[in-house]
Amino acid sequence: MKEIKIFSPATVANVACGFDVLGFCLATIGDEMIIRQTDKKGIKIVKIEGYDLPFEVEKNVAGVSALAMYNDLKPDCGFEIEIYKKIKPGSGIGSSSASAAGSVFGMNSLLGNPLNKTQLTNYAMKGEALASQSEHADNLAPAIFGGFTLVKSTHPLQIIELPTPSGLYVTLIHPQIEIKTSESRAILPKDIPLKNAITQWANVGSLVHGLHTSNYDLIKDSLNDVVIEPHRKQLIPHFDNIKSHAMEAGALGCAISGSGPSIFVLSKGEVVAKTVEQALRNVYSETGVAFETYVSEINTEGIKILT
Ligand SMILES: Nc1ncnc2c1ncn2[C@@H]1O[C@H](COP(=O)(O)OP(=O)(O)O)[C@@H](O)[C@H]1O
Ligand SMILES: N[C@@H](CCOP(=O)(O)O)C(=O)O
Repeated sequence: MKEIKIFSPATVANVACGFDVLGFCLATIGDEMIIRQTDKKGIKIVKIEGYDLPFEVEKNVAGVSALAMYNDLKPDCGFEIEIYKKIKPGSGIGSSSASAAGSVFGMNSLLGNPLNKTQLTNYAMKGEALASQSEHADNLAPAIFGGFTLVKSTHPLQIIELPTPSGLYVTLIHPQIEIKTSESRAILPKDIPLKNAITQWANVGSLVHGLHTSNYDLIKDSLNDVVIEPHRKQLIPHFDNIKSHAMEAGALGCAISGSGPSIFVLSKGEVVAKTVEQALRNVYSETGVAFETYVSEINTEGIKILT
């Protein structure tokens, strides 16, 4: 029966000021998955390479999202899923989201695309909820739509696609520790001071305007998080040091990627992004923290079929 191979990208959620609403898609990091149509009904995860993840459909985010869609559509076939995981779980660049999005995207393609991208995101949210214990879509929306996205609401799900200014590059540094999204959410306060809320929503509005107008000064001025970062940065080795070196190297902004521990930096142009990469490498090399770095363009296409 038919099968397809897909690339399911890593994503950066929050984008500093937009906790649970903003995200963007990465070009160079992502998982591969094979989704196969079978005569035998049901969903089965038949192969996982790269990381040790559960094969049980109900325990793997790819299986949970696939099952939610399968139970609603009731197709006259089944599906097998193979996951070639490149994005380390718990790294803060949407590992669970890539799997949750990949299975529903692949099944939809094999069925002739009966669902639109928002409907796919809705099913993928069921899988994401298993990993993070909350139905947030700020990784899923950029993975499925590509580029920058804003989640206007989750119930009902409304996603707004934002423009990507040309020449915007991302530098990522990933200290080799695991932070589970559920744990990183559990440490956040339930209430925030009004003063901080005002600063934060002013930043979200001006960042969105900066993206629309390719106004790099405004983008730089808006990439600040006064609500979440003060609580989460304690979990990330040498966060303040990394941030100050990134800004000294010419970055537009530097913040925690998703729930961490990865840190992302946005820069104008590849040359600055690579200078930033070297500056960040120096910080962790001097302090003995094991790490990986990446430089990537923004992926405006999102999840895609390879073969
Ligand atoms: N297919 C999958 N891909 C990644 N993580 C998965 C998958 N299925 C289940 N998980 C679980 O989800 C958790 C990782 O998700 P999360 O903490 O949100 O990190 P990330 O930011 O990398 O998505 C881990 O406990 C992992 O075992
Ligand atoms: N908005 C969420 C995003 C989590 O992203 P992840 O890549 O760490 O899964 C949060 O900040 O909790």
